[in-house]
Amino acid sequence: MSTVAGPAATDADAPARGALRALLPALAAHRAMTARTCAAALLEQGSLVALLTLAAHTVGTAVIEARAPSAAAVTALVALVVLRALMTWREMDLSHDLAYRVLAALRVRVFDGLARSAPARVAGRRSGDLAATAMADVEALEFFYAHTTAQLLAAGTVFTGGSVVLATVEPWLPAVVLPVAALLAAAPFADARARAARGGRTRTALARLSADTVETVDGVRELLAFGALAERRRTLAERGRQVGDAQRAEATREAVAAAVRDLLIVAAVLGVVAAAAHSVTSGRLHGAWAPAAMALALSVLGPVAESARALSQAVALRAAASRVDVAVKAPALAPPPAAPRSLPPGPLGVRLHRVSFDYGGAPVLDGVELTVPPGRTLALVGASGAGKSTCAHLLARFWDPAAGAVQLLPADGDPVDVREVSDAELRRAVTLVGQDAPLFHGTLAENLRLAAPEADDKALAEAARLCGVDRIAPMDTHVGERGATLSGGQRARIALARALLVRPRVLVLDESTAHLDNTGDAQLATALAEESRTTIVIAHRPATIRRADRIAVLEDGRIVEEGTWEDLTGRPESALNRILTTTA
Ligand SMILES: Nc1ncnc2c1ncn2[C@@H]1O[C@H](COP(=O)(O)OP(=O)(O)OP(=O)(O)O)[C@@H](O)[C@H]1O
Repeated sequence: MSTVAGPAATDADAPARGALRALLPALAAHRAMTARTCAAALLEQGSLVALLTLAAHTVGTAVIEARAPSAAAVTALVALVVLRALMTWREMDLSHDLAYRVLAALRVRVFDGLARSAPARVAGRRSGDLAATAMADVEALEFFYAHTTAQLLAAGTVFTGGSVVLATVEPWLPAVVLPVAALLAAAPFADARARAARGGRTRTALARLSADTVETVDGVRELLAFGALAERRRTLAERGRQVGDAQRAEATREAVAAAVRDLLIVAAVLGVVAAAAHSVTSGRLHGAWAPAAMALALSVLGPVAESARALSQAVALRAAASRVDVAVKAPALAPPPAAPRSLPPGPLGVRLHRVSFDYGGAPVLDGVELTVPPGRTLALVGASGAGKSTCAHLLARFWDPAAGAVQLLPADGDPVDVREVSDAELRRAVTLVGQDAPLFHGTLAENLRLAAPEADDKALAEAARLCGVDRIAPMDTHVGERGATLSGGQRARIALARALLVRPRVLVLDESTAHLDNTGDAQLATALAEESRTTIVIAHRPATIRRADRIAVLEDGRIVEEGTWEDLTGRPESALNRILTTTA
């Protein structure tokens, strides 16, 4: 029996009804191109209708009246063939160009949404799932932008125009064609909910396959080490099967819908033939015009049938549209201030003032009170899971506390709440180096410049020298994806050098030197020490903790003791001693 959860119905499977409509405003930025695409679609569809009608009329006249086609008719036919060919190319070219431009902008908006809501959103979802939204879901919408909007408008116009002409020739013909067109147009909406839900199941299954694949690639070494690759292979095979099942369910229903559309067209052909025959025998329509009238009646139905097929497919994309819409409209977790305050120059201390925080469950921080004066170093110590990294993330304003305030303390002047500072100014003032600060595909120099693109070669060389990066490899060395070609300690040195390039006034080091040996840790501490910089070090290693001016111990969501190394280790019953003993 399979242990892999299948693509059961979820919220994503029941996408919002207006999800496709929400995609339309993206076209507003490309109004001229949208108009050109509509015009090309109109000419493409209109030229085919005119071509078929004229060809049928030419043949009808030749057969019934036994006369050769006029030079004007032949010229017009050739011109229509050329126009149709040109417009087919032009319409495809324009509609795809338009779609790719819209998708390129949409991808940026999805990433903007992720950035706005990161890291909570990223932490709460699997990276493969996010990648599926950013890539596969956006990609799927190509069909909507390239094959539905302009074509639907053109089909409506061509059908209306053709019906008006038909009505003047023989009112019975539009009376046959109109109900068929109405049924064709209504068909995609008849089971829109079920169709959207089937599309949703496919998107969910694809996202799960993507999430599992990304996780497998990321963790392939651990899977190998634990001999868990075979099980993982089974999981991926099961995920693939679920995608196949979901896609097959869609294809089966689409085949039924296509058969219904064909039946309607056949009924229309029979109806049109019967109506035309009746009109000719009753003397209302000249025999030579009958083929042209029938060709016109049936050819205006062609774009309607094609639009119905496109609409069916588009409805199935509602889930993709929903997922993209949610990503694009993701709210900012740390909203920018309405009227940002400037930070005064000079050293900055930090203060967590009665800070409480939770991730949606039990409180992680419960009234934390902590002050680090400008230029001092504080070691934040606590058991695993005590909330140290959470404090670091609040300082970097990845999110805001539920209660209390995170403040920056100028040497002179009032404290400044980080919520009042613009994002750009806060990033320049406070730099966080995380536990596993990732490196990016590129050279050593590119990775260092990530934080300060404007840094000159001298500053780069100085930061590299201070952190021992110059001893790792030349600056133009490629580090591989996520710094795969480097050791953990080397990656840590690069992450620290990158932070130093920003010249932050507050530096938060969250287990940043844990991968280094004791000598490396001590060397880096000396390199990082700068009188005017305030440093908060989160560490488990006694030697690292000891170097700090003061130590604060976090326990049960509060600071339970604070003092110097000598103070705290001098008391046998201190929380610090307890932690050092348990982690030794
Ligand atoms: N994104 C998140 N969503 C939900 N819970 C989280 C999240 N991040 C952390 N937590 C929880 O919050 C608590 C504090 O985590 P935090 O990472 O701050 O601890 P820590 O003291 O830094 O631990 P460690 O020393 O092991 O790094 C833990 O119970 C953890 O499970």
